[in-house]
Formats: sequence, C-alpha cells, structure tokens
Amino acid sequence: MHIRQARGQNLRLYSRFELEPSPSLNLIVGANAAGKTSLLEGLYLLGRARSFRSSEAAELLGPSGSGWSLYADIEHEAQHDRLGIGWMDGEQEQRLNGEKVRASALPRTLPLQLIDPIGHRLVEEGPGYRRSYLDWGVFHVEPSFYATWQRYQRCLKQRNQALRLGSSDRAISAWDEELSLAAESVTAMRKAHAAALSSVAADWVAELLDIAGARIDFMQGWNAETPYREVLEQQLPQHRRLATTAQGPHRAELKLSLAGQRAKGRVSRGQQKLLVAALVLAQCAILIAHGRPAPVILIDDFGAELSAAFQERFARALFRYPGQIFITAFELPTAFKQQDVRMFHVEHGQLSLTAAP
Ligand SMILES: Nc1ncnc2c1ncn2[C@@H]1O[C@H](COP(=O)(O)OP(=O)(O)OP(=O)(O)O)[C@@H](O)[C@H]1O
Repeated sequence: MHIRQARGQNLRLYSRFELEPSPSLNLIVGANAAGKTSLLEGLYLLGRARSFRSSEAAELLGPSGSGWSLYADIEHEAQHDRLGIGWMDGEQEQRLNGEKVRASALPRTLPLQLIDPIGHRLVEEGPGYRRSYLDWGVFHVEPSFYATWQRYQRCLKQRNQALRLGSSDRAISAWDEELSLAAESVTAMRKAHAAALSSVAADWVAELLDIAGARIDFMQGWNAETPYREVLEQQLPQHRRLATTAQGPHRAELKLSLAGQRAKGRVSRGQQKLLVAALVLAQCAILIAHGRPAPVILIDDFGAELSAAFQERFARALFRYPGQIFITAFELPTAFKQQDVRMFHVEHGQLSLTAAP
C-alpha cells in the first residue's frame, strides 16, 4: 500500500500542490518556512482525519477561499482507493471512492505514523500520548477494538453523568455491567498488543540506541488482580466523592524503561528521538506481521537533534523498511546520498521534483 498521488488545495501556505511520490523513500527539502511540515501535515490529515499540530481545522485555511481539500490515490496490491478530506465553512467531510465516510475510515485505508521533533512527548509527557500510541496499533490489528472502545466511552460518560448528578446507587450501577464488559475486552486487546510491542521495540531500541533490555509495561488503569466490575462496586463511595469514575481503561498507561530504569530522564534528546523512532518502527512491524500493509511513515526534520552517527543508524533502519516514507530536511542528509530516494524541493509553498541525489 502506498500513496500514488496526492493533491492539496488551499492548505496553509499552499494554493495547490501535487505530488507523485515513490512507493519507498521520499525526501522533501527546503529552507525554514518553505512549507515542508505543511506538506507532511496534509498527508497526515489524509490518514488520520486530523492535524498533528493544530486542533482547529480553520487554522489550516490557505490564501484563497473558505475551505481546504486534500486528495490521495492509494494503491493497494490489486486495487486503488480514492481518499479525500476537506473542510468548508466549519464542516469537515471525508470521502472514500466518492462516498461520504466517517473519520475512522481514513486510518483503515491509509495507516500512517509520524516521527516529528515533538515526538518526545511520547516519552516525557502524560499517559494520554502513550495510550493513543498503543491504541493506534490495537485499532489496526483488532477489528473489534474501535467499536468496543466507543461502547466503553459511551457507558463511562453516562455513569459519570449519573455521578455528577448525585443519582441513586442503582442509577449509577445500571451502567456497570456493560461498562465492565467493554473495559475487560478493551484491556485484553491492549494487553496482548503491549506485550508484542515490548518485545519488538526492545530489538529496535537495541539497534537504534545500542541499549539492551528495553521494556514496555502495560498498566491497565485499575488493580489487575480485581475484576473491573468489583472495582466499580467497591469504589462507588470514592467515585461519588470525586464525581467521576476514577479507575478504568481511560487511565491506562505504558511504562517505558531502558535497562531497568525509567526512560524519561534517562536518555538524551537525540536518544529520545531514536527511541520514538524505535517505538514507531515496532508498531509498523507488528502490523506487517499481522498481514496488514506497511504503514506510511512521515518523518519531520530528519536531522534535528541527531549527530551524523545517529542519522546514519536511523537511515539504515529506514532503508530496510518495506513501506513508503516521507522525510523532510533542510537539505539532502549525507546518510541519504547515493540512495534510491525521490527528492522534492519546496520553496514558498511551491513544490517541485528535483534530480535524483
Ligand atoms: N493558514 C496558513 N496560511 C498561510 N500561511 C500559513 C498558514 N499556516 C502557516 N503558514 C505559514 O507557512 C509557512 C511554512 O510553514 P511550515 O511549518 O510548513 O514550514 P517548514 O518548511 O516546515 O519550516 P521549518 O523548517 O522552519 O520547520 C510558515 O511561514 C507559516 O507562517
């Protein structure tokens, strides 16, 4: 699976752009503020239905008109999918082969992962980043995950509403059965995926960071010895006091450790970037092992924070990757010279294909 062609209109500084990338390595080079990240953002929107740097779709609006749009022709083994996403006058719409679809149809058609300079949040910041990292993989390997997670969230919202209103024990506990069934199911899927991630990521960490013994431990969000249904019953007085359900899959967490020590605070900025790369490559490897297409990988500012030796190591891992990769950089990184890379140059929102390096 790869993007055969992508087009965008009125997105940030671009009036329009058109890109016919290679199915393997693509390099987008240009000066500061030329529009490199905006281009990756466009590709990311096609696979995730949201931006990675803006929560307001209106901010993406370019120089003309009241909407922006993106389109991609995705080539699978024996078929093509036409994927589109657009925003106009406050409304976002997604289309797959001409039909209006929900946002969740986009990741299924174009699975993609991003490694960017703020990727370190995955290591340094709150558990939400690590939960969504984990869930991206579970979503792709477990077809029932998305619906089960939605069911969990719906019940949780209702139970929390009842807690906030100070409803009777009976009204609050009415949600417990469905909530706990969904919670146990979501957790079983997450647990299996986290175990797979832990072993695959350890290999990538050993290769990219030269550190043995990396681990990912899954904390499910409540005491793993107790069935969730019992936790809901036992903790009801606490939940009433806090007016919220204090334990559950919405509080799950991944603990990252390297050689027995917590990763946060243990690694340099450059190592942290390679750690994020290792985590992303591990997710992609697991999807591939499940017979899914190799996800597209987007890498913003390849060289940032990496010495020549680290860039070399990272590049070597990317050369082996069986899927499509888009990399931005100020200029052609030394590690990519003499490689089979399709190179694009971007200047003030104008994109052009340049001669092979
Ligand atoms: N909605 C918008 N309309 C027009 N221009 C915009 C919009 N949003 C951002 N820009 C401008 O687009 C320019 C390009 O930004 P972008 O982040 O894509 O550049 P870049 O090539 O990745 O730069 P750097 O290497 O410095 O990170 C910036 O100057 C920014 O001000």
